[in-house]
Amino acid sequence: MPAPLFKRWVPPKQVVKSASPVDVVANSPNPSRTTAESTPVKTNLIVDETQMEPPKSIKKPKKRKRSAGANEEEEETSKKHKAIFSKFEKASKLAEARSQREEDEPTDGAEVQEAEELHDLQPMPQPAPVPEPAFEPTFSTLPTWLAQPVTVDASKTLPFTELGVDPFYTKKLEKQGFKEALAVQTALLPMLHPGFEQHLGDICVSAKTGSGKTLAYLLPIIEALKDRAVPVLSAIIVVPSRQLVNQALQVAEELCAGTKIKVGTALGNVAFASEQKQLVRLRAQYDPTAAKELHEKASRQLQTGSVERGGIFDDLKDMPLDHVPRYDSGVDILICTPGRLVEHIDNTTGFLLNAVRWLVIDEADQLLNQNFQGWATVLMGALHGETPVDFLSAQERIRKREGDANSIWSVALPARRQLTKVVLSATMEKDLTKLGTLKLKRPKLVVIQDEVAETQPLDNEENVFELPSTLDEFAVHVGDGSNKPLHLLHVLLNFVFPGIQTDVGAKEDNSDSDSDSDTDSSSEDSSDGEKDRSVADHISRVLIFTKSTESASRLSHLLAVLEPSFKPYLKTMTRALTADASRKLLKSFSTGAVKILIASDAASRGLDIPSISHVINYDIPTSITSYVHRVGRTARAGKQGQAWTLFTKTEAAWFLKQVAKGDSVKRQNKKVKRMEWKESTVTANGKKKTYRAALKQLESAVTGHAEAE
Ligand SMILES: Nc1ncnc2c1ncn2[C@@H]1O[C@H](COP(=O)(O)OP(=O)(O)OP(=O)(O)O)[C@@H](O)[C@H]1O
Repeated sequence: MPAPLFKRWVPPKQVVKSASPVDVVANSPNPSRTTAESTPVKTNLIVDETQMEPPKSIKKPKKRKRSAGANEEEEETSKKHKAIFSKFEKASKLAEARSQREEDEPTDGAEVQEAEELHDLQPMPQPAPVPEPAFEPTFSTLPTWLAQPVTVDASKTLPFTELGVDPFYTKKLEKQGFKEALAVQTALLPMLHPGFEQHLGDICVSAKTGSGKTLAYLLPIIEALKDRAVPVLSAIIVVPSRQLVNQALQVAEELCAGTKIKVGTALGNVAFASEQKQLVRLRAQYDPTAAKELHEKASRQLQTGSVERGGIFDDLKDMPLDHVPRYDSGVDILICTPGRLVEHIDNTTGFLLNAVRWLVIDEADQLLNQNFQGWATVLMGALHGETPVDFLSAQERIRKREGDANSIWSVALPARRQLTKVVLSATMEKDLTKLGTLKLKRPKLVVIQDEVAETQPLDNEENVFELPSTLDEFAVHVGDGSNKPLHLLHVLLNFVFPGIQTDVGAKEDNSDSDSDSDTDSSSEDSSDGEKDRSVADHISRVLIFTKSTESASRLSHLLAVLEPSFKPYLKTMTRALTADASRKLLKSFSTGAVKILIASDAASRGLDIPSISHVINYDIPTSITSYVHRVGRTARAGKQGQAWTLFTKTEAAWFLKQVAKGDSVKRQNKKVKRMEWKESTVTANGKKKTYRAALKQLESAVTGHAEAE
């Protein structure tokens, strides 16, 4: 029943003359509630003080005689009160009648339920949720050029002739076996060639490993410089390692053969002074006015003591009368590592970048992440900064003077150089802070991907990397990793060089009482009859990655002991190798004289050996990017390849979740295949014993070495 609107005031009927709590019959506000009236309710009655008898000790006030006027006043007051009371009683009766009516009125079910719910502890009924439309961002935190790249189908190929490539070069390419331009080349060549499709701005390229990026940027540059007679530094190609400098140099030299284009390198493999001589040629130019100015400047600097050692004033000393030093470039194209480039910018007098028309940054994500010596900032300063007047050619001086004076003659001068930056990687990151250091102008991002139709969300800032479609991936759980070399051996013997005549355990088969080696000998034993091939008979070539060059050396030693037939074909690429030695090693690996190459991550980027059939991650890579580059050493330019990864119990979660099943790595309808075999399989046939012996040998070799030191 709903509560009455207000509590009715009832005038006191009876006064109980007692100071202590007493039992009283409660006065019900509702006369109809007989039960309440008849039930005595024990309550503490607070008695009206005015109606209580005063204590005897307190004197009663003396009664005053009432006057006739006072009586009249009292009567009037009592009349007023009565009127108020009667009005009040009427209103109370009306309210009661109304509430009674409401009670008696029939109500439908819904109302009853509602009333019930109001008095219950059940949650209040809520309105049905309004369906929210799926969030489709209409904005992006990325700039348009990054959020909406130009996508090119990875399977798109075109004859080089259709791309406007000069027949001089198409013939060369055909000789190398390159019949058609690969997707990245079909996209980049028109953008870099002069013509309608040329992009007058900078270009970022994201294309899979082994997709032909090197030729894509070198060919248009070399074509444009074809008729060059006198070298002018026109293109700088920055790559992260010496090996990659040599690799790009090889491609460039093949293309430049038969032209006067000069390709130079700066990678620190020769003395700095001889590199300087290769890059900059000093000559004396007869120019009495310039010579006078320069001598005056030199004497002023001598007075203030601010003459630079090895600078232009040093060269001035050796000049004949009225001659000034002039610096010509020794190369048209410079391929270099960033560190050495910075050294030349800082220390090579006359090494000027004011004529550079192409700046290529290959493996850009790695270079920008490592930004050693602040190379990008130094390079941008040299590229975009003003060239000191003393180093300008006569033509450049006129242009500068006319330009400064805003002369009409400046329009008659040759146009300013157009600088184009080409930034490439297989794992291009959409990191604006890093890309910002390159000061890109009107940039365009070109993405070569398998499924062009698959549009990425507008605000997708995640970096997604694609693997070659010709790559097959395998993963092997190696328990706690204590027998990892034996697992590797198992992969090599069964999947890379299957059926070879193994040396291991043959002599010890029966004598070996090792508990680990007496079970499950299924895999190798079953193929014993077919073991008639040697490593040399196989065309397979395997690149094994370890976490460091030290572990590469250790593994190399262990493998040679575990499987002696591998020894003549097994080599390690360490940091200790000179540039020449590592070039020779890579050559023998590509010819097949070496079949197993063990290396650290240093070899994971850009290395192009088309004949690598297998990559094995002996030590798990430290990032998804590293995985993509490591496995990208195989399955290059449309060839088949396999990538194997050995992972331990502790590495399983990261590898399986992030690499094998994560969204950051795109595989075309392919999955990483889990390969499983028992631990006893890899330790069988005395291999465990041989492994222990190999470990002991390694230990004594290391200790001996340490003692010798
Ligand atoms: N048009 C072509 N046809 C056939 N093969 C080609 C063509 N262009 C390049 N190649 C070959 O493709 C292979 C990979 O090229 P390249 O080294 O330039 O790849 P990449 O994209 O730079 O790879 P990575 O990102 O791993 O450095 C090379 O062996 C190269 O000779």
